[in-house]
Amino acid sequence: MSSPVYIAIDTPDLDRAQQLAGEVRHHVGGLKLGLEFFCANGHHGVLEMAKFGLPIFLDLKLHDIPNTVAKAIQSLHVLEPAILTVHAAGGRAMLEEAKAAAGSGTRVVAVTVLTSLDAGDLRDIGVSREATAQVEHLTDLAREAGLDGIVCSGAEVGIAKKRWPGGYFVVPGVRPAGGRLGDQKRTVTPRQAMDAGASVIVVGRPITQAPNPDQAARAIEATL
Ligand SMILES: O=c1ccn([C@@H]2O[C@H](COP(=O)(O)O)[C@@H](O)[C@H]2O)c(=O)[nH]1
Repeated sequence: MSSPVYIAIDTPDLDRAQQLAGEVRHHVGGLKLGLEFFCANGHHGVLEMAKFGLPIFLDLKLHDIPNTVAKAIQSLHVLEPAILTVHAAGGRAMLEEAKAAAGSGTRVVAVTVLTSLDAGDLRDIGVSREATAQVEHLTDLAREAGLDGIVCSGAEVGIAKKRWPGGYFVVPGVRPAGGRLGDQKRTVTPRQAMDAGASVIVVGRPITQAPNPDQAARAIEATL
């Protein structure tokens, strides 16, 4: 069975991205490429990374008017991503059009509340609900809009899964016990995320900034 760990390859440097993927390829289930990588390397970079033979998760967090998001997703068809993110806050029509525009092999998942935000940050952007209540609300919206799943923190995935048993749950912001949090605010361990119902977990810096990324990926795998 393939690993539920997707490595977040957050670098603009294609050589470094290929080096990392080469090191950890036998101990991760997929490669997550985000804005930093895509802005620097575009389609070419994604196609190069696809040569590792692992599923590609394009974490572009699209958020615009429905027509623009749909056209952007059509432009990504050639890359055949296994997973693609959009922001749930783009609204129902945007989510519906995003799903309709995606290829049949692509899971479209909606980012609910970024794992770097806490209750104070939510208040700053005009959201008075706690993170958990906001995730619940946006989980319902994503399900109703026909998406495949959501992105949320490990603190909410259990409750989100109860609302949507058939959903696909992507959990970033995971940290091995005692690991450095960086800018992440709602974190759990990889094991806690899986026990709570994550379909896949996303791990970036705990692997990519480790002195030995393959060893770090193996150590995480061993806890699952
Ligand atoms: O809510 C979210 C959505 C996406 N991410 C992405 O996951 C990785 C996490 O990297 P770490 O180094 O393990 O913190 C990163 O690519 C984010 O863009 C997220 O963290 N939270």
